Amino acid sequence: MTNVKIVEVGPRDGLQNEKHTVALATKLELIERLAAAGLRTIEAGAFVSPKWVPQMADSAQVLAALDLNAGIDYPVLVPNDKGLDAALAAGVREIAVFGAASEAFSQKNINASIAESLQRFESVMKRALAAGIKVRGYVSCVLGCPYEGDIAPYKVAEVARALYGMGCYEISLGDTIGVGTPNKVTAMLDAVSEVVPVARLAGHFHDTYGMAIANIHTALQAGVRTFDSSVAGLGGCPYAKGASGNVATEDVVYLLHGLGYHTGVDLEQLADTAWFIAEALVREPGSKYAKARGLRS
Ligand SMILES: CC(C)(COP(=O)([O-])OP(=O)([O-])OC[C@H]1O[C@@H](n2cnc3c(N)ncnc32)[C@H](O)[C@@H]1OP(=O)([O-])[O-])[C@@H](O)C(=O)NCCC(=O)NCCSC(=O)C[C@@](C)(O)CC(=O)[O-]
Repeated sequence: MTNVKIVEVGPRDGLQNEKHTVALATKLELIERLAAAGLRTIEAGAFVSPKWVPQMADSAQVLAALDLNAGIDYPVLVPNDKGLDAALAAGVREIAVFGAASEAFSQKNINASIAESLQRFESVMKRALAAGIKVRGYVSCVLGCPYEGDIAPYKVAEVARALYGMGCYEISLGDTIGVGTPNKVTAMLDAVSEVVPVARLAGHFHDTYGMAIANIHTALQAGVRTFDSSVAGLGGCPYAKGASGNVATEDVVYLLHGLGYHTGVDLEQLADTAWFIAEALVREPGSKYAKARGLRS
């Protein structure tokens, strides 16, 4: 059976966009449960400005409580050298820099143009790689932007090529506001895979219009074998009213197992975890799978 890698981003991308800020102990129990369910890459936090994203302000405490030698990767987001200093002090082994294919989104998200952001990342990456830290690169707004609308595939390819050229081992392509549809996914992947090998690409789909599973299926057919997702479909997007979170990990695992792929994830334990975090956030899980299965104690 072919393997598909899942990068669980619920504790970071999910929780950064939830209305309720969860307690440190709840975050840690969430991460522990995700690891017990078989997830081997769990994005654990972000060393960004706490004024911009208060939900990630406890990232150093999260990292301090995790066993970083347990065979699980716990990447964190880093936007600049200051963030890298904090990540190095926390002992992280992997970071992710995050850029965008849209100028307007780049300004709103990290207060920098695309060119300025790439300059910042170059400095971060040189230091990180010299310290033996793996670096992943995100490109946001690959299928549309809340400010600029449609984004041309060549713009995504330009940013992806720059990040890959700096030494990112993988480029995660983010449909940040979940507006993509399968034909757009194909056109975007056609352009990006001309400059970055498809084996080095990951799909990161939000599910605002219910298209994420269809888009993942399309990306699988194009050869992508790594996908980001959030347990319980946690999250939203502060820049797009009504936007929902990442595609739910349970729904992705259900799709992948149904197609005969191996993920290493125990779907029942994952669904229990979805209910655990949904209850902590006083809401239902955002996944079809967890809702259809129901809460089991
Ligand atoms: C990048 C900055 C910091 C620029 O923000 P800025 O205001 O331009 O930064 P600055 O360098 O002028 O510094 C201003 C203040 O921030 C502090 N500061 C500066 N850097 C840091 C840092 N690393 N950690 C902690 N503090 C920091 C700095 O020390 C100073 O503090 P003050 O003197 O005012 O007290 C800011 O815009 C920021 O933190 N943005 C992060 C936004 C963010 O996290 N967005 C969500 C993640 S991206 C995403 O979710 C998309 C993704 C990845 O999932 C894929 C997809 O779906 O598309």
